[in-house]
Amino acid sequence: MNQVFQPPKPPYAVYSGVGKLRPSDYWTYFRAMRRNPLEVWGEHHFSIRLAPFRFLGRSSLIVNDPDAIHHCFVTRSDNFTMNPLRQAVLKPFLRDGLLTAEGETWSKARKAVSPVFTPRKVNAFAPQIRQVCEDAAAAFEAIDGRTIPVSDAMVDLTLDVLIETLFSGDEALDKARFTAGIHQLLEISGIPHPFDLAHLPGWIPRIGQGKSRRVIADLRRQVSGVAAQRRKAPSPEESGRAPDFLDLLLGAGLDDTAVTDNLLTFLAAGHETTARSLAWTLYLLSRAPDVRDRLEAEIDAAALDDTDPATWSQALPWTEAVIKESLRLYPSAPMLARTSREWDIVAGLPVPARTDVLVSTWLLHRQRDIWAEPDSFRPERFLGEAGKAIPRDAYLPFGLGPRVCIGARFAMMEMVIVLACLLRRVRFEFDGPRDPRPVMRITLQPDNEVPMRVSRRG
Ligand code: HEM
Repeated sequence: MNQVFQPPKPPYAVYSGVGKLRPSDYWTYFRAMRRNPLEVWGEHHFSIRLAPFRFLGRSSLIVNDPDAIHHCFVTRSDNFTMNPLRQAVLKPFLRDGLLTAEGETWSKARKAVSPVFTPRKVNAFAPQIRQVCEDAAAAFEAIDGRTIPVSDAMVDLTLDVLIETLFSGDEALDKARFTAGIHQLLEISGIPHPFDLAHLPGWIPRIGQGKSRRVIADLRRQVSGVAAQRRKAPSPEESGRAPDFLDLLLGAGLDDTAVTDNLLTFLAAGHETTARSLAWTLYLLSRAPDVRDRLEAEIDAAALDDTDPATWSQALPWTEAVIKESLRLYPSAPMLARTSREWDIVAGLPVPARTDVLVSTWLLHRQRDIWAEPDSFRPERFLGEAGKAIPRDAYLPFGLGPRVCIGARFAMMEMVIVLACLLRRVRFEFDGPRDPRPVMRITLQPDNEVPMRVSRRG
């Protein structure tokens, strides 16, 4: 008999009661927001469709209803613009890159960058991704029997993939210095500053952000240096090499600042999200041996060796369903946040101007009346007729509307290639004293390193 695995959730913050908030409740809320914003949601939030609330004089609306989400993010996307708190966290680093640009600047950038992400261009990255993954699989085989922090290992692997596909091992890039900078940034960023949580204006200096500013400035210098060198170098056609993201952005006619903003944006948007999703997937697989056995059998039977890795998702439907289910349970981009420009009505509810509209994919993906066994790991829900019956806009790991993730195809392809290359050769078994719980930073991270024993498959 199959045992369906239900991974543990974080605890909920305990307030003084239902009704009017007391001063101590503000403190409880504030501390939970700093520690792990997922703790502010109670069990009832998984059942409600709309929840308006006010905090420190600001109106917010939690939207868990697919039609209402469609209204705000698609139909009236012009009225629901980027949320100031999200911008305060991301904009200092990404400036006018695609993720953080707004208005006219964003439309122009999206138009310029879209040709870089056509299916043909994305598929062309598959052999490079495969090479990085085969090297990683060999390195994992070599540490047979050892226990490693898998979350960190996936951060390293996806950073290698991105550095390869962004710069193709360009000698102008000091990879060790660049990698160290990204790691430093991962350690110090992602937690909203208390002043931003309290909605204080951006001109008030945020104490303690000097270090991240220095790291960011150094990363920007490195990336723009590589871009400047590349402008002078022979083009991919002239030198007969496959183009990387840097070539494609230079070819899209962006100026130097926009190239730097967008390369850093691809790194920020595409690195940790993919790494965390892979770590969660490996953890789930190790806790659900039936699912893992079926995935290994699918990969072993698929005779992938001489095939184009861009086609592996079609050859490996179970593997793809496992990734989708992992993104449902642990959406690595756990919050879509917008702010209304003017008064509107959302699902019958009046929404004043300057209201923060919050879609927590953590809540939406576990909505009690949308998903059967919402907290269980059941990849089969994404196969065949069951997959087709999932309501529109109930599953949004890559967002929706005009600002939907431009790298979704790249990310799905990459994750299938990573799992196929690694799990053909090694198995990862959870080996920690306590199962990881999700913590919401900018991404949904495990609260521990996810120790897993690596063993060579026979
Ligand atoms: C598992 C991996 C990934 C997840 C879960 C993910 C998720 C998302 C989500 C939810 C958004 C929309 C954010 C919003 O509406 O506020 C987004 C936007 C974006 N993503 Fe991804 N992403 C992933 C991988 C990637 C990759 C690999 C790249 C690039 C190489 C990328 C580049 C972007 C960019 C540039 C945007 C901004 C698009 C715009 O605003 O026009 N993402 N991503």
